[in-house]
Amino acid sequence: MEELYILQREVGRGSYGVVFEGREKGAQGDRVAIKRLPCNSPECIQLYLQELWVMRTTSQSHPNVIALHSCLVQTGPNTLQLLKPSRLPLDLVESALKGTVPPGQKHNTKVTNSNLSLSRKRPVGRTTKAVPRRCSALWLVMEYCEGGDLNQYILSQPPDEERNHSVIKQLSSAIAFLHRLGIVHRDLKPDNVLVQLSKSGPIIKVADFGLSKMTERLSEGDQTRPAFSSTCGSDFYMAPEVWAGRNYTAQADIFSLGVLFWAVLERITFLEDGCTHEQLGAYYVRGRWLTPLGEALCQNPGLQLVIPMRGRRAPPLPPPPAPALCDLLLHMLASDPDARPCAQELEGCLRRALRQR
Ligand SMILES: Nc1ncnc2c1ncn2[C@@H]1O[C@H](COP(=O)(O)OP(=O)(O)OP(=O)(O)O)[C@@H](O)[C@H]1O
Repeated sequence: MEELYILQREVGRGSYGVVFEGREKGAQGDRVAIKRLPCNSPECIQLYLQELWVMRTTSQSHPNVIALHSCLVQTGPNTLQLLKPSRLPLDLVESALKGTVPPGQKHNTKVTNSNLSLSRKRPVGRTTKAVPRRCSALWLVMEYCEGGDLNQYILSQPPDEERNHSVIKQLSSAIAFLHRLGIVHRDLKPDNVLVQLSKSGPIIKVADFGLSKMTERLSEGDQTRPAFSSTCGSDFYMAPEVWAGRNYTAQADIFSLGVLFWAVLERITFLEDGCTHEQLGAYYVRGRWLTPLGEALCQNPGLQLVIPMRGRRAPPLPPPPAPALCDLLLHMLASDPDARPCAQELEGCLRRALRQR
């Protein structure tokens, strides 16, 4: 058995899997995050394959997109195989296509302190070729983000305008990169933005590509071509065209980014039903109710958003964004997707708006 990684502790759980902090084996072993995704339904397998595909495509080529180090396939209670970078586990692809669960799902490893190491069995002779792969879980090994997600990071410290500007610049650069590659994230929200801490400030990492889609590479102007129809995303960040159930394009990401930017710049938060921690996200106030911006604009495309936000919010608050930034936010949050800047334009617009402070 060759030990590859040491699992150290659980750092979080998502709807699908568990994430651990770990280390690469060896004296200088880098800190890594290891996400275990149990393959127990064709729907979730499809999401994992999408996530894996996108992470491989972007792998380590943009500082603000989470980097995948490797992927391991669990084929037995204690058996893991390193997946070659160009390969997908065929039984999982088949399962996603056929809508059936692959056999071999019974051995879901319960991770305890006694088996906190990820080893792979070396392939033995020629026999490995004949043994069919039965994948019960995928283990994604990626860079570790000690700053937590954007909610935890921003809301745990006093407002800081410089830091907020750095965060939104990095986010816009990440989305321009993804859209250039033809990747539309479709679930941009603070939980899916992770933070690494460095001496020079936060390094933002766009993560969680389970809902993302790959299209042909998008050049400028291509953003208007309707590409998707399935409603997906998270209520408070979803664009009006997604709320309306219309076909939509990569411009839906720009809307989500607009909600996120506005919330970061003005420290706007809300509490979702059943949740105990506040989340960054802008909204529209209707009486006593907070309505997601996309929903409000879907019902009334002529709605005039007021930026900076009026109304009392709990201090400490950052200074209101400069007029040029407010204009840019209004453009990003336009009801008409074609009226929003595309990701490539956004980077330039943001640089100019930040210069005009
Ligand atoms: N690379 C990482 N470094 C550090 N922590 C991480 C990393 N990836 C995920 N986490 C933490 O692990 C937790 C679960 O992450 P995961 O991506 O599985 O789920 P999620 O995004 O919270 O949920 P969902 O998939 O339901 O949207 C999150 O709280 C996240 O902060």
